[in-house]
Amino acid sequence: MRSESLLEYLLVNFRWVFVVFFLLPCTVLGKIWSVFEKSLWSRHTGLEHEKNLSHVQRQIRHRNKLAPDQVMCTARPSWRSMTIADMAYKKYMFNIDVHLDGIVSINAKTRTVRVEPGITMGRLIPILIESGWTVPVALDMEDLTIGGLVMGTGLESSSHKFGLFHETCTRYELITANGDLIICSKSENADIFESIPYSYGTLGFLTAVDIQMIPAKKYVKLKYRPIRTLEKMESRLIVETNDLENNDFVELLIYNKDEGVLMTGKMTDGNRDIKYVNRIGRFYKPWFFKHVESFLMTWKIGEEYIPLKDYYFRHNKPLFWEIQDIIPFGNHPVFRYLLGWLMPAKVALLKLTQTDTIKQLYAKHHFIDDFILPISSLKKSVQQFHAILNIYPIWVCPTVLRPGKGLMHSPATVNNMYIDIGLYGEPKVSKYNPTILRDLEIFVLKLKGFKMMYAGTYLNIDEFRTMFDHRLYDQIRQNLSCKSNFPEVYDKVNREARI
Ligand SMILES: Cc1cc2nc3c(=O)[nH]c(=O)nc-3n(C[C@H](O)[C@H](O)[C@H](O)COP(=O)(O)OP(=O)(O)OC[C@H]3O[C@@H](n4cnc5c(N)ncnc54)[C@H](O)[C@@H]3O)c2cc1C
Ligand SMILES: NC(=O)C1=CN([C@@H]2O[C@H](COP(=O)(O)OP(=O)(O)OC[C@H]3O[C@@H](n4cnc5c(N)ncnc54)[C@H](OP(=O)(O)O)[C@@H]3O)[C@@H](O)[C@H]2O)C=CC1
Ligand SMILES: CC(C)=CCC[C@@H](C)[C@H]1CC[C@@]2(C)C3=C(CC[C@]12C)[C@@]1(C)CC[C@H](O)C(C)(C)[C@@H]1CC3
Repeated sequence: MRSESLLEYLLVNFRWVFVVFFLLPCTVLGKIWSVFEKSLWSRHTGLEHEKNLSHVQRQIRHRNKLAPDQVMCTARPSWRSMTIADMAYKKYMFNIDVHLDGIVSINAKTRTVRVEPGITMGRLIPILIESGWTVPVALDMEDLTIGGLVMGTGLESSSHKFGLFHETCTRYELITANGDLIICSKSENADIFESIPYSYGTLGFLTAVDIQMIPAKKYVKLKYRPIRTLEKMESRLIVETNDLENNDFVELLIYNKDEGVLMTGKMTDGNRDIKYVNRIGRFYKPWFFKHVESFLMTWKIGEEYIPLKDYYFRHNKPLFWEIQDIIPFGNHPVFRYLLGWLMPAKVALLKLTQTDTIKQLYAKHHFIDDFILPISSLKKSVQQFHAILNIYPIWVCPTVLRPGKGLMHSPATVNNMYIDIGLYGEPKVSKYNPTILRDLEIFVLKLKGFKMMYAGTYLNIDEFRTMFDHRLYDQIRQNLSCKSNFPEVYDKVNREARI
């Protein structure tokens, strides 16, 4: 056997050896480096932000002279991005380095934090919590960036209250195709402000985002409620998402077509009576989805206090449940106590080191996608996903969609409650074919639903335009002369662009 193919064989069949003994130690070294970076942050000033801004403007003006016909995208490499796909378009578009990742200011008076778009949730949240603040929609994976969440989309278990991530943003700095800086908010360039979310970097480059802040409390008091039957899950979820007074967080994990655990949480500083705090973020603690599943064994309603940061990043260690395919024994107590402190594996490193064979295996035998559907179609949709995919657990996260003119909004003139249904894993059906995704997308379209685009789409351009409202977007593209300078969203998310 050639040494190359032996290596390939080992990397595919014993990927955990490579991950546990090489990739995880590298991740830890990366974390040590980030401690140095933290000290750099304290030196990040508004002045430095101005310098970073001019750096982006210079590159755009240079491109305008050198290659005016080549459309632009960010230079963030595919392997750093939180998606399984490779962005093929990065190869032929003009790459602009927008790697700005500092915190510009934290303003307690206006309750906003101004950040550069490359900062990750994993860096921002601990800094805010230390200063007594947090953001209304804090995403559960450390490596997601603010820029990616505004330009793509983001939601979390507090979205039933606050909506999608971008709805908590109050101001954007955008550098347009000619290199000009424009400020957008509800009162300044309001139409551009509304068009930016979900535009995938096709209107300009973000250089700063203002996000609302809310006071952070110490814990989340989380209630776990096992539920039998999809009907009951749907009706209980509707009740809990409407109870904004008592529920800061709502999330449902479905473990099979008849059983799930509904979680509702409230941010609290607790009181002296708290006897037990479950610090689920500690390295030796079980994976969160396994912990939640344990409530199905006892079939009792449970309640516990979880430190705020541990709650936010609850799905980060097992990457929801994806890491079990890579380190199958990762939740075993022996592994957790001996090597659990090395976790979680850095997604970027996992991506960078996956071989072509692993990539093809994932493409053929694995499904990763999120659909956003009206809350009242939970039962119907889960039944459909069960028949076509049979993947469990299923992540269900409610989010309110508001009326508007941007690419994704409530189809009505009032707020509507939707749910994100996340399906991640190996389909357990006999005739699985990846192109089945197209049928699911059409199913979602008929229900007036949407799809998260990080995973790409099989929809054709007309169907895509039916799913996402392009009226204002088209107009803004014209006003900002985007045509020969930036691709359209569809050019970045169709299956040929994301392979
Ligand atoms: C998509 C995929 C991703 C993998 N990722 C990793 C990894 O990250 N780390 C690692 O150490 N090993 C990974 N493996 C290797 C895997 O766990 C098995 O060790 C390998 O497939 C050899 O199994 P087998 O030939 O005995 O077939 P079996 O394990 O009996 O598999 C039967 C069928 O199921 C498919 N299959 C097996 N495992 C998976 C899976 N995890 N997801 C989807 N389909 C699957 C196989 O392609 C095969 O067609 C992956 C395999 C696949 C297919
Ligand atoms: N809980 C959740 O909601 C989760 C969401 N996600 C998805 O992950 C993605 C975010 O991942 P992340 O790795 O952070 O981001 P990505 O690198 O994937 O970027 C997403 C998009 O945003 C654009 N973009 C990013 N920064 C800028 C900028 N400064 N100016 C202009 N455009 C920019 C990128 O443009 P370009 O193509 O030019 O690089 C790209 O099209 C989102 O699409 C989100 O939907 C994933 C997991 C969880
Ligand atoms: C809306 C929400 C909550 C989405 C969650 C999406 C996650 C489940 C996705 C985001 C990035 C993601 C696609 C990823 C992977 C699994 C699913 C993830 C974690 C993995 C780790 C699977 C194994 C792959 O070999 C590889 C390492 C390339 C990817 C990396 C990205």
